[in-house]
Amino acid sequence: MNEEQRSILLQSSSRFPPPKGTKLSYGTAGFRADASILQSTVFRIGILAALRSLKTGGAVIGLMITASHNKVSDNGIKVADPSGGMLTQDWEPFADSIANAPDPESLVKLITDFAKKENIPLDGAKAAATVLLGRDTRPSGESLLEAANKGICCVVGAVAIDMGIVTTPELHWMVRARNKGLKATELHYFDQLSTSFRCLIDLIPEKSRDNHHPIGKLVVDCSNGVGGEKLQVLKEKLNAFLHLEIRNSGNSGILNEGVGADYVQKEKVAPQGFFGHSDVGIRCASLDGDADRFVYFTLTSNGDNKINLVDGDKILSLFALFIKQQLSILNEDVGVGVVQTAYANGASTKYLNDLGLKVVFTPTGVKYLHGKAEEYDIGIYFEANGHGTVLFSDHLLSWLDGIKNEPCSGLEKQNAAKRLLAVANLMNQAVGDALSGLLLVEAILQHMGWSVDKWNELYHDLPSRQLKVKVADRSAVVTTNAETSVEKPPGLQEAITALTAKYPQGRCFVRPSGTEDVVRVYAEAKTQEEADELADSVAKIVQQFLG
Ligand SMILES: CC(=O)N[C@H]1[C@@H](OP(=O)(O)O)O[C@H](CO)[C@@H](O)[C@@H]1O
Ligand SMILES: [Mg+2]
Repeated sequence: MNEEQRSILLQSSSRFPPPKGTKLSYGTAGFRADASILQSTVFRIGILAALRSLKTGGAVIGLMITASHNKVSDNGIKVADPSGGMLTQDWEPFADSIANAPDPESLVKLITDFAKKENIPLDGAKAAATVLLGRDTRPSGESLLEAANKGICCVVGAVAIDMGIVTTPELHWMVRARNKGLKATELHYFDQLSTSFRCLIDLIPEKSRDNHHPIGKLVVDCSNGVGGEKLQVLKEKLNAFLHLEIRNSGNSGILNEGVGADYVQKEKVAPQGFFGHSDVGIRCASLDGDADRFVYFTLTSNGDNKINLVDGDKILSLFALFIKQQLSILNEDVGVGVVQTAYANGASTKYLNDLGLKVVFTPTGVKYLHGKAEEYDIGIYFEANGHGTVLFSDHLLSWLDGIKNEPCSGLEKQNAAKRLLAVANLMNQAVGDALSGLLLVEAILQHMGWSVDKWNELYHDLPSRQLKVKVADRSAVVTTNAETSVEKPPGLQEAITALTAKYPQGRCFVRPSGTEDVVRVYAEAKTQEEADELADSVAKIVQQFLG
């Protein structure tokens, strides 16, 4: 590092002192904390993003200021790699160490050492780095974005481009598109989504179109977040094809407070603004605060807020079924892989296996699921909480393109190929995206002529229960086999296995959370009472082992 670069880094970072007495860590989905203590972290991750761009030969990197479903006073920062996916895991320890460096001198030393080790050109000579910045609607976003901007500009040759208020998946999409030399503005994003949705609607066979009843309106809870404003754009573009009603759009109401996909999925109740008397039976969906997750639901009866939840597992199952149908028209053996985590309801895994699909499991966190899904020609991944997407290999896309353009294939095959190509265009190839996922659900329901209830009948969830256990040190729990089995402390797994064996269709696992200071317990059984009982008794065992 030359003297000029060194002195810029020292001077600027002295204006962003780290919070005292707080240890921050990159975690499963970037840094998250109360927004008031994040200025220095965000500034430093700005530097990291510029270094990542230099390291990858000037590729565009993304920085998203969001804390997703957390409360409005929190905020956070995530990094998108050149592919549009999450920051490579090799760089997470560096992110942790610079976030916690106590003073400018030690920060600059960490940067110097890392740049040397990674061979990052920090002499400013011909260096060029680009970082796209985005933020959600949190009030703290603007000043944190400015801090990130300052961090980026500390690296000689780096420029920041502010994309303004965007959803997390929009920013990831833009990073991917820019690095592929494709059109990459927000306008292009909306065009791509609405065009591919319309294409799927146009391809609904005439015959089945006649038999179908109109499937009615969709009411979307936007968590009082960024999704509200963005969904409005799609609503205007797709008015003729989709009857959308937007609620909790953020004009009044507080972000994530009693609203949003996380609340609805975890509490299994309707969000605020939905009423047992007028909304019963209507198809509803909820987005989370940064619009990268979604779930569906219907209100069950008058006067209360109980719901039938249609979660990420069922969204995955609907997508898998549709894709499988198109592939059977094409009559070709295509490698389809379905990726779930241990939190997937056992009934969904059974359903997918019965469809003849290969189901694999990874640890919790999109960075693991996405990586696995990329190994297939078509990789479909979803977490039970509604975060996921469908990935297509380049090889498969060009094969489909060939069929689409070849009249000898026959109209039916050409149409099936067109549908799959439209799915690939609609579904965000960088990361899970609530807006594109929602449109695919709607297109498939119209294609099938299905109501949300009919969809929900694909299989019946096994009763399940999730609990959190506070322990002295959650890192004492070490798991293996995609988190389904405990290696340490010794004896814990044997105790869990013995308890689980007492329940018909019982399944239970524990793992340390990557975002909260708890050990999570998940249990499934034949009845709700048994699932509750199993989860309770395993939680007690965890307490005994870990104090
Ligand atoms: C059971 C559960 O919902 N876990 C969530 C949660 O991770 P934990 O490591 O379980 O705290 O936050 C992750 C990041 O948002 C998300 O990917 C994951 O699905
Ligand atoms: Mg989110």
